[in-house]
Amino acid sequence: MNTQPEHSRAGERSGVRPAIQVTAAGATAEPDRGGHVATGTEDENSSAPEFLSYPDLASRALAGSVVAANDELFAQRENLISAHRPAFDPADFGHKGKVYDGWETRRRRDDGNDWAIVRLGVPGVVHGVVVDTAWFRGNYPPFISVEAVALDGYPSVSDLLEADWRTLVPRSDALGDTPNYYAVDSDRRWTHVRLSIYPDGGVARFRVHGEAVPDPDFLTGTIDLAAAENGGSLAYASDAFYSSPAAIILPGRARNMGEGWENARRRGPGNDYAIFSLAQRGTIAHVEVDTSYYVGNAPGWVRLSVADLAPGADLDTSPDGEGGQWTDILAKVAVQADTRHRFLTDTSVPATHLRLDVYPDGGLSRLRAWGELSEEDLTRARARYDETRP
Ligand SMILES: NC(=O)NC(NC(N)=O)C(=O)[O-]
Repeated sequence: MNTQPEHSRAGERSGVRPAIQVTAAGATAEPDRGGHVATGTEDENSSAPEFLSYPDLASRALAGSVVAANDELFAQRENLISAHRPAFDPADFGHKGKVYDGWETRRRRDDGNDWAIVRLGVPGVVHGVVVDTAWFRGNYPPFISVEAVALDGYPSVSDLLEADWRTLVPRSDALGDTPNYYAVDSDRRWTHVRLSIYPDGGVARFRVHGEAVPDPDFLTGTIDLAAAENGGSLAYASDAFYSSPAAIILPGRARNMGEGWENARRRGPGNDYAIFSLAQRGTIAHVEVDTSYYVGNAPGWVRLSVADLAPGADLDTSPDGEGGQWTDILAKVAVQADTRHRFLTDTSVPATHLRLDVYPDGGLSRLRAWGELSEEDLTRARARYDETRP
């Protein structure tokens, strides 16, 4: 089975903004334009909605989990949040029927409906959800709805079942074998999301795209300012042909090349680069540039620079970055293949954005930007957390 996270518009060669982040969903059997991942119906879709630019807060890759479902006879609920694209083997049958890479309930013989509850890996403001029914053709749910709740700590399933759920997506139509997109208009921060299907059926993936708003009590001391779990996100990528740079700020280490950022071989002038919006404004003291698993396709050199932008200011995404926004914190330096590098930064300046240049192209499995928030920036993070409280 392909295990490449669905974090990219695989196949895009030129500037990707906003880049599809931790996820995109959907699947067909054909190889995609990008090559080594199963193709996605969702990310092949040129009319894909803007909210896909936000990270998938439900993804297993960001530590989400499916904490409960009322039924999962045909296919296990945990498949809903797998990072990789849904697979399908027409010959694969098990003791209970056709094997699907998704969540599938039995045929109902009453008037009820089925549901599954997802704990988001990071609490956040949800801007849209994807209910991807890839491969579910005669057994998809014709209607869905989505609700959310915000609970402190680590609630049990019974706590969740008794909680006061708020509607994010009212009961709406869904189609089979396709990513179904639903924009969400909410400025509150949620910890859990419930997908209801009517009356029953199968869903391959459930993606919950939004702005991570982590607890600021854990943004103290030295933290990874780029990390998605702290609220970092991809702002721009020059090339996400095989996979998106959004992957390199995910938690933990990559387990193979498919879990990092891989661009196409550059045949023209210039170099590839990615720009990240930092979790919070902060000062980076040292960085980790991990080329693990990139053996024949690591960059020859990398360079890191930062920008300190006021809220709402335009980000310079130009290839040369010579608009005066960027300050080098790591001058162009040679890197080795399949190596976890650590570098002290040359300059300590407050930053809201981090730019990674790779020369001339090449992949990385992880990028870490260790630094600290000033008291003032921490106060701002606390204010954001408070203002999004449901
Ligand atoms: N061919 C099927 O998919 N049938 C059934 N589902 C599974 N998983 O076997 C069904 O009733 O939906």
